[in-house]
Amino acid sequence: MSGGGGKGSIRFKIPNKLLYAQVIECFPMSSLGKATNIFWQECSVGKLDRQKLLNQKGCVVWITGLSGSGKSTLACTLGRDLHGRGKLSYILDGDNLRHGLNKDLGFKAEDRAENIRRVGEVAKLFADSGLICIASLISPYRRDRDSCRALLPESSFIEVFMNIPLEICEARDPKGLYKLARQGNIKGFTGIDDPYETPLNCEIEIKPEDGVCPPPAAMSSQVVTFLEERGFLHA
Ligand SMILES: Nc1ncnc2c1ncn2[C@@H]1O[C@H](COP(=O)(O)OS(=O)(=O)O)[C@@H](OP(=O)(O)O)[C@H]1O
Ligand SMILES: Nc1ncnc2c1ncn2[C@@H]1O[C@H](COP(=O)(O)OP(=O)(O)O)[C@@H](O)[C@H]1O
Repeated sequence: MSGGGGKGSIRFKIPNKLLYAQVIECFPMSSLGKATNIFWQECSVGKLDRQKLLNQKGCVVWITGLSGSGKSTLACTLGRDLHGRGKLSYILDGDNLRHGLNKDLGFKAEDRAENIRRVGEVAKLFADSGLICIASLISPYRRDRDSCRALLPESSFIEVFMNIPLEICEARDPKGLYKLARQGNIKGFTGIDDPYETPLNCEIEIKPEDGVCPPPAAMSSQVVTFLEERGFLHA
């Protein structure tokens, strides 16, 4: 076998079948295709131990709603309120994750589905670590949200629906994206020319009363009360 090749590449010349077999033996199961022969590794410190240490129960608070509906505002306020109570949480924000983990994804339905799938898997790991994971993403498709719910143990996926009318979200327009979408400069913008499927089985709904949106502290308190009542704030 000899190495060589053009700029930036390595080429291998395999002179006979025997040598080829030796190469395969040295590098069995290439990483091409899906992984096989993988095993689950158990460790002696488990979820219950971690929860005891933290005096809380791991769960996922999944905040869904239109752009501008207040997802990030609720996530941050909730994170701060939990911190104030000595509870450990971590925020997975759609916009932020699209700068790293999900920077290869766009806004086609398949890309949004993959975005939600990845975040759902990460959220599951955070919940298993004992943390209160706060995921705030538009997550417009019911099927994608339900798939994330199915990853979590019974009742530890808490779906929060920001039921804020499009007109309010559009009037807020803090990033100017609705304006661009209305002008046709962003295609496939949720609520304008892309769908948002409202939840059918959410645990918490945040909505305006008499046309007035609850302030951030009230939205957060609604979630904290739920977590308290369901026993997530104690081991
Ligand atoms: N076409 C289109 N549709 C919707 N949103 C768009 C789009 N293009 C960019 N943005 C910005 O991306 C943020 C939403 O990212 P998410 O990862 O939460 O979206 S999704 O759950 O995959 O649908 C969203 O952030 P939020 O405003 O915080 O919701 C927007 O800032
Ligand atoms: N409960 C609320 N009442 C009034 N304004 C709010 C409320 N929640 C969020 N906002 C404002 O609306 C805008 C969009 O909120 P944001 O949390 O960024 O929404 P999202 O993350 O869903 O896009 C921001 O300017 C924010 O300050």
